[in-house]
Amino acid sequence: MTLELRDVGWNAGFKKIISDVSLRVEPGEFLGLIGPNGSGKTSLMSVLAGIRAPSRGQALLDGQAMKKVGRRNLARRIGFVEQQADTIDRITVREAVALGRTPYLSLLSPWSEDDQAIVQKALEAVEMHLMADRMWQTLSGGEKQRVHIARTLAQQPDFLLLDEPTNHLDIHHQLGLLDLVRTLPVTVVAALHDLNHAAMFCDRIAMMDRGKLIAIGTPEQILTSQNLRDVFGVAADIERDDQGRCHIRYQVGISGQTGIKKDRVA
Ligand SMILES: Nc1ncnc2c1ncn2[C@@H]1O[C@H](COP(=O)(O)OP(=O)(O)OP(=O)(O)O)[C@@H](O)[C@H]1O
Repeated sequence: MTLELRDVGWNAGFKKIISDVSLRVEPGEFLGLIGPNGSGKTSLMSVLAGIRAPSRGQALLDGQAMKKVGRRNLARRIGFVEQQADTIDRITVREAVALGRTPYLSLLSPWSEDDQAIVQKALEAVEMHLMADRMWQTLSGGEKQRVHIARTLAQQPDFLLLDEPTNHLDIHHQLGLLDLVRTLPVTVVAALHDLNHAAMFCDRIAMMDRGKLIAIGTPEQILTSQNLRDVFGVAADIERDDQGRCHIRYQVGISGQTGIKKDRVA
């Protein structure tokens, strides 16, 4: 069970958005993807999910080019929760989550009690089971986000790709969600803006800057004061707890040390 990019680049028209990315997602790991706004995280996730074909290089699922895997198989293997996904369909929460079972349904394999149970379990996992009969359009941003995640859980993928999954969520549901996906028997790749969450939950962190993957390693290797200054333009001290896990303490208002780097404002 491997997901791999080899020398991947992706262009939007003539514009190079990501380049020279080589990355192997290890089975069972929680890989965090970090980087400033516009550094290419979403673009990279879309290539990993098989939604965008690389302009250069190869995207491989179990060693096979993704374009050869086929939509239905890809949907059984890879679940992708995109940013700001929405629907105008008039459906209930339960129906929205049931869409996750689509790749498994066919004339020979119609909707069953098993599908029903999987949907119920997914709703419970994100604490949305009590709102299962509500209409999608009436949900808050955070509730919609939890339903998206439940739909992807119902898909029972081997790889769970999450693009800023904690957007819109209150702190209880942010921590609950990251803890949940960490304990699931899946391989997770998540683009995260909260670097302390990345430190708490990720086995490894991949750091993007201006379309390139500039470093990959354990949280302790990647979340250094120097990387935070060079890549994010912020000053921070890194503290370590008894188990060696790091915690970032940002510095603000210290002359000459904080603020957005000038070349990022342009
Ligand atoms: N279809 C497109 N056409 C033109 N430019 C694009 C397209 N898609 C992405 N970009 C540009 O590519 C760069 C990377 O975008 P991407 O969404 O991958 O970054 P990101 O790291 O996910 O950003 P954020 O943290 O703000 O969500 C940005 O400058 C964006 O404007």
